[in-house]
Amino acid sequence: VVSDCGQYMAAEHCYHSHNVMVPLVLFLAAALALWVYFQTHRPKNFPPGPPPIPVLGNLLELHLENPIADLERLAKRYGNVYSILLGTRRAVVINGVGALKEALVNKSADFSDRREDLFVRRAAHPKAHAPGVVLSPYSPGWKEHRRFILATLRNFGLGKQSMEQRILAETHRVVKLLQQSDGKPVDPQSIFHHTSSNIICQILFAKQFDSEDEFMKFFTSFFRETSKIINGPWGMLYDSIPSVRYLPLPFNKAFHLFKMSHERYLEKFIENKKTRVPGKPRHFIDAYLDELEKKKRGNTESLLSEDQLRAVLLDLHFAGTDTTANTVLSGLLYLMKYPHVQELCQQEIDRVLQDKPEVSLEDRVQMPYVQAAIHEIQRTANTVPLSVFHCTTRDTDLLGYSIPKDERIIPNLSSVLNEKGQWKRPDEFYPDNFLNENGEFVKPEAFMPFSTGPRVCLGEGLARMELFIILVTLLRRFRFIWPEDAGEPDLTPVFGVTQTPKPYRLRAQIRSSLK
Ligand code: HEM
Repeated sequence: VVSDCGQYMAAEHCYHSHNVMVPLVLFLAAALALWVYFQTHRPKNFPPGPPPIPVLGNLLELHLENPIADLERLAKRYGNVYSILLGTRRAVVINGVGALKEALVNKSADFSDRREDLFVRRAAHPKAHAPGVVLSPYSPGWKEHRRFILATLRNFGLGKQSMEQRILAETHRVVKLLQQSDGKPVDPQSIFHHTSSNIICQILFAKQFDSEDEFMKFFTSFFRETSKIINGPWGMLYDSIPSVRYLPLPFNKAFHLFKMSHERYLEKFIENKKTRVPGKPRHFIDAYLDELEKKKRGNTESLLSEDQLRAVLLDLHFAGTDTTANTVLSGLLYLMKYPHVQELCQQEIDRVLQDKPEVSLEDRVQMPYVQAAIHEIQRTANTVPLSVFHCTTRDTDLLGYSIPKDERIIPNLSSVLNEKGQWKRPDEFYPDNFLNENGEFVKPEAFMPFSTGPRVCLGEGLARMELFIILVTLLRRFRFIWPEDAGEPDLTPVFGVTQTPKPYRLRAQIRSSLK
């Protein structure tokens, strides 16, 4: 009886649980299907793109170590405006000069925002009220800072001879180092990071740091390392799958390094305050504090603050170091790989400068070939391949597609710099891409390494001055040679927010005309 009853009870229990389980499973399956639908669904008339899979989206379509070739492949399949799902996060990728100009210039008010939830923003500027300038929303605070920075760069010498003198002084330090190497192979990486860091540091702190200085050593390696993490696989993972953010994964290193960088700036800041004389600005920090006090005194509405100042210092130091240094490094690599281009540059430099002790920016107009070579270096170096991600400020449309507010926008600058139809030879290192039939320098509209529109690189003027003065001064004095024992030069870049060439060594031989 007991056993019958037990069996009966068990059967009844089983029947009841079965009754409960079936709807529960159906409910969970429906909830999962809905979740997957909403995670992977593209809104009506949204740019097309590859079909996503749950959780990963289209991540399997991309080589996270370097997605540029994959992004190009997708543009061939879906057109110049398409969308991808990075994990559960949508992004619109804009390719080609036409689409990019339409978005960033013609519809700039709709396409110039930045998202607050990006990994780089959270790591670099965790304080919401102090977003710096590079990652700041498209807002009155951004406008006020951008205007102030541009004016201050001008006041501290940009566009004037004083800036040229500072760049020349730094370049002479490089000349000395290369002379000391006596034609033996040297690793140029830290030399050029140190140079461009020191140029921007002269504006920010009125200081040039020794290569052994702790501050300098920390920042040059910090920029190199965090740039790789931000656009590398770990940064992408953080931005794509929010649930991984709390795990102890390698992106945490970037948070740690950025925190250390803030502490270093704070030390500099406190040190500086001790010697500051209000109204007598020696550098960017003093000028900012003067402006902040002026606005406070006049009760003018302003978003300047000490926290913002420290965020802006990091932005300018970072943006001003890694970009220019990596472009110069790519340039020397290309000039060693293509020695005939190097020689043509040297012939033009010798002819124009003759006995003039130093080059100056105004010599540019007489050097069309050098200008073309430097622009071609920038085009092929493709230093900031995916720009800084933008975001839409409102519901908008682009070339017939509807794009909602707050949508991530990836301006694929890489696609423009080697776009078929825009260049004579897009796939080669060919300075003639920038020369017309009369040998005059011309700049096609697809030359966009600094991006375009209201968020165009704020340091473009400084960067162009640096590239010209550094490269001309060095090419005038040295012949750069690829070391015999180093195999063939490898031009494949290492992907990051800023791309770098693979580490290499060079030989700098003093040119026979100078011996
Ligand atoms: C070869 C050197 C450089 C390249 C290729 C480069 C490229 C870029 C690019 C592609 C952007 C993103 C623009 C956008 O969001 O549409 C940018 C932004 C920016 N760059 Fe540069 N840059 C270089 C040098 C510099 C230098 C020397 C400075 C320092 C003064 C600087 C400061 C900035 C700042 C502050 C922004 C943010 C602008 C904003 O959001 O309003 N850059 N740069």
